[in-house]
Amino acid sequence: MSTNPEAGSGTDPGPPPVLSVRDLRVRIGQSSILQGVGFDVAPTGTTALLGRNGVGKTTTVRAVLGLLPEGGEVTGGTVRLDGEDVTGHRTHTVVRRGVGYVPEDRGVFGSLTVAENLALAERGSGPHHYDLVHDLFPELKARRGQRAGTLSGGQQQMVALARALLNDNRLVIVDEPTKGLAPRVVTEVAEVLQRAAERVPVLLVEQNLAVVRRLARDAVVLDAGRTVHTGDAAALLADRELTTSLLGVGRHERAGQAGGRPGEQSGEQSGEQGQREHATKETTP
Ligand SMILES: Nc1ncnc2c1ncn2[C@@H]1O[C@H](COP(=O)(O)OP(=O)(O)OP(=O)(O)O)[C@@H](O)[C@H]1O
Repeated sequence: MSTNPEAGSGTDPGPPPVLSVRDLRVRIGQSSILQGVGFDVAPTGTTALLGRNGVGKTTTVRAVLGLLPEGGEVTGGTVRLDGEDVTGHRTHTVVRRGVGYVPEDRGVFGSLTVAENLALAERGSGPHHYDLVHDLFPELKARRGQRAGTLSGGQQQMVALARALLNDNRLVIVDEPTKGLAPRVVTEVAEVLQRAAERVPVLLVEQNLAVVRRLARDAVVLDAGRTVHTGDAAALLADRELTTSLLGVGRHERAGQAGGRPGEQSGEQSGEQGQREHATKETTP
């Protein structure tokens, strides 16, 4: 387990990372939001980007994607995709280089059918991997004529992931896919993500540690706009002291004290570790 955020995901150099972020700094308006974010995403499997609410996870992925809000700018550091410097590049350039993005709100068009949602996601002249998408999510083929807005949360997440997998992506970034979902749907989404990660590396922003435990091999933890830990996800989650200090797990704070979002999580908690906390949580995947 690494305590050096700049060291990447472990000591074994292994295959080169698909995404490499170093000392990334972002300002939005007058505020310094990121002050030194660094991590690698391995070319296979799932890397989880973790941290309490408001530490800069979404800002990090949006900076990688050139999607910072108005008044936001990258003020330092580098972002490399397969070794190529894409720091501060515009979104269409980054996307064209093979990055799929599933935003927190999923970005699915509710009034359009499943087939239309997929058709709209087709990038350039292809190839477009309909075979892969239908192989991974046969349900979407069966429901291709159904309006996406009438699908369950889990099915909509399938559409969102399918949109990202349809194109030749080297990396898919998924932001809080289980947020606000009932435990049954969380399980469904975790299965979908697991299937997706067998085909393309995934950078997953996730606060549900049961989902992280199930899916992620590597973990990156941010705190106050900086990387404070990188390493093996299972080892991090097995270390009560670290999860308490880095993620707030196990602290019996009153709702809101940890910057949490009480009431956001629907359904019961699994209590996998017999814990209830607010910023980072355990819900049955
Ligand atoms: N458009 C913006 N203008 C000003 N500040 C912003 C803006 N977007 C985000 N921030 C601030 O940047 C910080 C990091 O936010 P960000 O959404 O990246 O955190 P996060 O770790 O993804 O949190 P969450 O888990 O709540 O989504 C927060 O303090 C937030 O208030």
